Amino acid sequence: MDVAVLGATGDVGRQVCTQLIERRVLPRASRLQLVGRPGGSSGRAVYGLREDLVDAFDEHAPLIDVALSPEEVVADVVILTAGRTAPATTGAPTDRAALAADNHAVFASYARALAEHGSGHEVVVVVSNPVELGVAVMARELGRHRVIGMGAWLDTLRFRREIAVSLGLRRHRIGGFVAGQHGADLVPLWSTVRISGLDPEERRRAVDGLRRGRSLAHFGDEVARAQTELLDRAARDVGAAFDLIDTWPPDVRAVARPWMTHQSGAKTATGTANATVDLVDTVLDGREIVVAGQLALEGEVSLGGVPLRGVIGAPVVLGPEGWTRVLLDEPAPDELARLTECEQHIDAGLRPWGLGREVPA
Ligand SMILES: NC(=O)c1ccc[n+]([C@@H]2O[C@H](COP(=O)([O-])OP(=O)(O)OC[C@H]3O[C@@H](n4cnc5c(N)ncnc54)[C@H](O)[C@@H]3O)[C@@H](O)[C@H]2O)c1
Repeated sequence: MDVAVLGATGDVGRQVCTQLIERRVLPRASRLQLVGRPGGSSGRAVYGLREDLVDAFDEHAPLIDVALSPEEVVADVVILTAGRTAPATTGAPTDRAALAADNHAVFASYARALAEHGSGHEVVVVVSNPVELGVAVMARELGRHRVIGMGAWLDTLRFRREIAVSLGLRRHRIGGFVAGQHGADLVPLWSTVRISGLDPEERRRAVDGLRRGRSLAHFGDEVARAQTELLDRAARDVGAAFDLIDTWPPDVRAVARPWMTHQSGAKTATGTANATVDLVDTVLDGREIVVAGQLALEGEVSLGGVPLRGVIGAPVVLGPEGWTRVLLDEPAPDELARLTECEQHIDAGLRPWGLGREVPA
């Protein structure tokens, strides 16, 4: 099985390549295609990146080659990490509309080329932001089931980790999913949380304790307040900003910690690549596994009786041919309300590109 990484020399792309090899997700006989763009600095750096990867992993590296145009991309799994990111400096705004304006052309160029020159079977994992726009653009050209955004899986891993930290456990003992929009508009599905070793009553008590009597009714305000407080604190002392995050409940931490990590200048490339490689591993593995991802839906699930048509993050079964079953059957009332709001935000972001739900595809 072959994998192509679009934007391979970027911070996330490079980490994805490294982890694909280091975690032995790609066997020696497979091929890793590093994709840059001609004329840009990545068009030169992809050649150097290939040498660096072989230098590090010669014993078990797959075949590594280079491509410099969308038409040359050939792979079973295509990972989209190309495009601009929000500035990684304290106080810099995360303007999703501006990011969309810059990255739409990148998404569209690869979507068109894959539709025209691809095998018709590639599975595309979208990492670049806005991940919902990337999914919508790719899904329109390639078919919905072959395209998954990894933001909801990354948010899910972050949510599980924060719950684990609060309970003094390791992350692998926590189940549960995050849905909605990637980033500050995520929807923590507390109703799906499972803690290994606890029966339902013990779990209910543990979750109630973690939630501190809050529902999701004011979650958006809590996140906005958290970001304001962090900016204020980080202007004086970034370490103190991270200490402040530790005092908040797990769902707020799941948004605030990566946000502050990006703002600190460190960015979140390692965690992002880890979640991405998880999804690639699942696709290449041949089995069907429940993950979470941004999906272009056409009424597979309903929110409050209204069939959902549009892109949203949700728990889903992922396998070798892409995603199949969406598992968003019985959200709690506060989850349903936030999912509905979030779905409207995503739709508003897609409308300028003719990808909103009132425009026939
Ligand atoms: N979904 C998530 O959870 C998540 C998390 C972190 C970052 N991201 C997103 O991933 C993307 C990459 O982030 P990064 O930190 O690696 O950015 P980066 O600036 O370090 O790298 C982006 C790379 O894309 C390349 N590029 C741009 N246009 C290209 C094109 N047409 N073809 C090939 N390469 C092209 C650039 O040369 C650069 O090497 C951003 O959109 C960022 O917002 C998503």
